[in-house]
Amino acid sequence: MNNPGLSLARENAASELVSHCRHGTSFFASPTRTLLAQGADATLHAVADGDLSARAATLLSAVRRDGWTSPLLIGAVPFRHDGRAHLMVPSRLNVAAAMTAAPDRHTSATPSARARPEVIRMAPTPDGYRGIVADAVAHIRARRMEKVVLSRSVTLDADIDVQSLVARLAQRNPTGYTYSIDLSGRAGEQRTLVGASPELLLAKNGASVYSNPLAGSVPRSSDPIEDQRRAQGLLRSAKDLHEHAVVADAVAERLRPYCRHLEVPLTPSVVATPTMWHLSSEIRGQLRDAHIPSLHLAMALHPTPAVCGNPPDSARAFIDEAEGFDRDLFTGLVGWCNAEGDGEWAVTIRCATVRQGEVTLYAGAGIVAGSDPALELAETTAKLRTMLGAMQLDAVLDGAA
Ligand SMILES: C=C(O[C@@H]1C=C(C(=O)O)C=C[C@H]1O)C(=O)O
Repeated sequence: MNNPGLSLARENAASELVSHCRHGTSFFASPTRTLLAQGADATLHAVADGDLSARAATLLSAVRRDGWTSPLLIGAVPFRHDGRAHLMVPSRLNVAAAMTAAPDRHTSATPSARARPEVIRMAPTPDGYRGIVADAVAHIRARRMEKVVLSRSVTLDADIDVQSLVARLAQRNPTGYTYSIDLSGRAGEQRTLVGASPELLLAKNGASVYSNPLAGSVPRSSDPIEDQRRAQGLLRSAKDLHEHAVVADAVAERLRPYCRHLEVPLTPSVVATPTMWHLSSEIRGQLRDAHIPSLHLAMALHPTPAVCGNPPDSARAFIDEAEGFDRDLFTGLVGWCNAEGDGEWAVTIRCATVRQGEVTLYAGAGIVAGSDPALELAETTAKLRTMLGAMQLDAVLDGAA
């Protein structure tokens, strides 16, 4: 038996899948495919440690023995290795081709939020964030670490419609990874993790692996000349090139033992999202063992210094002490894998957790010796605009951060 509800790629079917997104479903759109998952035949809420991939493989082969020829696991893995993953084998799975940027009839839905939602919590506050960045810079200059990624969360009392939000994110970010993961049962309430990540932790197809770390960022400008000036400035910024090299080097070093061939660009290129410019490295390899699961490789990379820092233990300890909120799934990984070990895992950034009457958004920025606290705060605010814009709440932080 094939997965019930599995339909093969069909032109324009992707936007149809988006129209079925809501609390209780999970969705993942990548540059190669669009997935819509409904129900859960099996769940894996195990600790996100070194055994997670083996547990996932055991679950997938058990489901296969039950008669599914091509089962798939979809969901999210937290930032911390002692946090719990939220992965599931869906009872219905629909697959379509990649989304296109074409106008989507489903995005003209009514505004996704109440007219005037308010900020009900910021952790840390904008002042607090500048303070922890300044502390981190002092630690880095004292050579106690090289880089740390510091983030903040903003909670609004908004009632967000998941379907409209996912539709706008997918339409605005066609080259990225748009996701919506049903977290029901996690805290006994209906909760959905929704986001549009520009960053690929790892994709595996047979013996080929691909990783696309991003680090070193600057907000876009609405003035095209200024926008180009910022992109060119980023490519020449010694501080950002260093911030990026720490990440690209770590990804290459952790992937190399698994590969018989690995291509790492000598210098990064620049990529754009609707809100940000990022330095980007496209790292491609051929695996020694084509059967090694994508989740195993992704967990070997996670967390990269794009979301944690270097050395990892010092950075993690600083984050635990300084940020003052639980990142949970933010800065973890989100995606899918199948019983053959293929899969796509994006970095869980540019995201929010949506529940009835409340939404929490997250954003972080890499801190190195040359970081300026005010600019890092501005960078996190610009990153928050990916979600705020898609919620049609662009102005909610004006005057607040
Ligand atoms: C942590 C985030 O982004 C990460 C940090 C970046 C940076 O510091 O330049 C860039 C991309 C991501 O790897 C986020 O968007 O919240």
